[in-house]
Amino acid sequence: MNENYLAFAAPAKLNLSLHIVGKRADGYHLLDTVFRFIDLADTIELAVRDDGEIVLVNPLPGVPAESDLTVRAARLLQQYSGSTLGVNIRVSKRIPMGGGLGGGSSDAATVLLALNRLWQTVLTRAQLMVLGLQLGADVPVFIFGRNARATGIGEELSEIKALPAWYVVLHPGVNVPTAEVFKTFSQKVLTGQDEVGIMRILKTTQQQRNALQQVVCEMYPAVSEAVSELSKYGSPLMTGSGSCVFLECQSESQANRIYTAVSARFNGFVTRGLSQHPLYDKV
Ligand SMILES: C[C@@](CO)(OP(=O)(O)O)[C@H](O)COP(=O)(O)OP(=O)(O)OC[C@H]1O[C@@H](n2ccc(N)nc2=O)[C@H](O)[C@@H]1O
Ligand SMILES: Nc1ncnc2c1ncn2[C@@H]1O[C@H](COP(=O)(O)OP(=O)(O)O)[C@@H](O)[C@H]1O
Repeated sequence: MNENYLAFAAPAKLNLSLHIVGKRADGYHLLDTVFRFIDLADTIELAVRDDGEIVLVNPLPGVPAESDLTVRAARLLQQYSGSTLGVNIRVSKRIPMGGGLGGGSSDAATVLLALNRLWQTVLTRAQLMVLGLQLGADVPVFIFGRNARATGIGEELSEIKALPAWYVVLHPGVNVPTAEVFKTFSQKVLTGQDEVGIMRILKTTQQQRNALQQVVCEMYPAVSEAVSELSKYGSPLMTGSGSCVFLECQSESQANRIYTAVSARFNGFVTRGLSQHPLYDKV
């Protein structure tokens, strides 16, 4: 067996805005959102095996290996491509889980991108994005590799140019279940079905930069407290379905000053916005 591990980055994302414009008959919500990659990344190490086995060497606490998105991604690519190769996977987690930073989805995308090269399965980026969507609505953008506006459930992507920016990100210490947040949102905000079976959203939510933020703040007071704290310095926003809350800053020094002021009460970090995914052009 080849025990030579190769390391690949899996960056986090922020949703710079998140509007919900409808709900499909299958329960998935139609979004209009802007994704930005940030300079915080998990590391995925991969060592190809010739016996076809897919092995997660260090499962995450609370996540059975078979449910881990890295293992599911490898298995999906193996089934789709018919490759007889396997892989050992090691994951070094830095992205907080359930924080709306897309860590699991990014890990899955990095496994698809990297194994496509290591196993020489030669799928196109577009094919990998279609495969990735089976694992989660957030996966395609990490394969797309550019900061992007996303519609549909997150799979219709168009590149956006993002200006240099720094972000103070606070983690309110809660792990928010995405499905439950969408369900609560639906119950509170959706209107009746239209002629093609798509539920429409009350107009009032369109003025909010993140349509899910109010629901999450009501469910998790710690998120609301993080929003209030950062509101002293500007206009913060929750990312995705939460729980993390961020504030955009013009410079690293401004971001560090604000983080220093709030860090006695909140965990978090300062991070830079990326102009593209670190693996774009590399795998
Ligand atoms: C809300 C967003 C915004 O970027 O991010 P996160 O906060 O999770 O990072 C994403 O749309 C999340 O994408 P992802 O985390 O991949 O979600 P999935 O695993 O596909 O879906 C989990 C569950 O959330 C609900 N869901 C998800 C996406 C969507 N557009 N509509 C939904 O209703 C569904 O109930 C689904 O079963
Ligand atoms: N490799 C992985 N990294 C993180 N979470 C994973 C992974 N594989 C499966 N999961 C599951 O996905 C859930 C959501 O994880 P994550 O992507 O970090 O959050 P979010 O969807 O809020 O951005 C976790 O709570 C965990 O149960």
